Amino acid sequence: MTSGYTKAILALGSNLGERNDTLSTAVAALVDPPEVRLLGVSPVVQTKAVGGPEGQPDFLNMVMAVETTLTPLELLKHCHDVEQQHHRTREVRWGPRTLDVDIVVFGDVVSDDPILTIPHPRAAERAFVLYPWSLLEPHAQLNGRSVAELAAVAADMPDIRRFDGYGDVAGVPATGAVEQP
Ligand SMILES: Nc1ncnc2c1ncn2[C@@H]1O[C@H](COP(=O)(O)OP(=O)(O)OP(=O)(O)O)[C@@H](O)[C@H]1O
Ligand SMILES: Nc1nc2c(c(=O)[nH]1)N=C(CO)CN2
Repeated sequence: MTSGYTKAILALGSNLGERNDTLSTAVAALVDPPEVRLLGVSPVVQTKAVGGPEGQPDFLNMVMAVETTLTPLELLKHCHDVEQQHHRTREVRWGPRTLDVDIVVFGDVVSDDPILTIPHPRAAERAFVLYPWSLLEPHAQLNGRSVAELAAVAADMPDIRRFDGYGDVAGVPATGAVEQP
């Protein structure tokens, strides 16, 4: 890591609209400012919605590692700005969304501020965060525990699939990869 830069892990999710395009453009927007540099991205996984209203479309989830000279609150504002570029609305808690960007960890910062709680208070029980993170960084730790081991015991782990794209056999989308309106 370069002096003055702090490494952070961001978790991205989308379950409305063109989910994969949204993640692609969000990654680009998140590292667009010179203050944020890309270190790596995880594979994209397809996940069942955890919490919120019944019958939501499946999510695409991924994590990315960045290094930044922004403060944690500046990075949160930047994440919210990128969500807004994708017309993110907040109507129902854990409801469907075009784009969600959460800060999972920020260096070794620990904060219990409700505006920005770090590490993210629910990340350690969410396979939709832990599993892609473990694919990007197999030896990562969260709260002193192996991210891969936390993923393995998370309740939503059995519902996670590696995203297999949209398929291009005779233009027919692959099973489970059909875009939701
Ligand atoms: N680590 C964090 N990352 C992102 N937002 C956070 C974090 N800690 C606290 N927040 C606050 O949570 C608020 C609600 O965020 P958001 O609407 O994205 O919640 P959510 O994604 O529906 O649910 P969850 O917080 O369980 O992921 C944000 O406005 C932000 O101030
Ligand atoms: N599968 C999945 N479920 C969720 C997600 C998400 O990104 N993926 N985000 C939530 C709130 O951040 C609540 N539930």
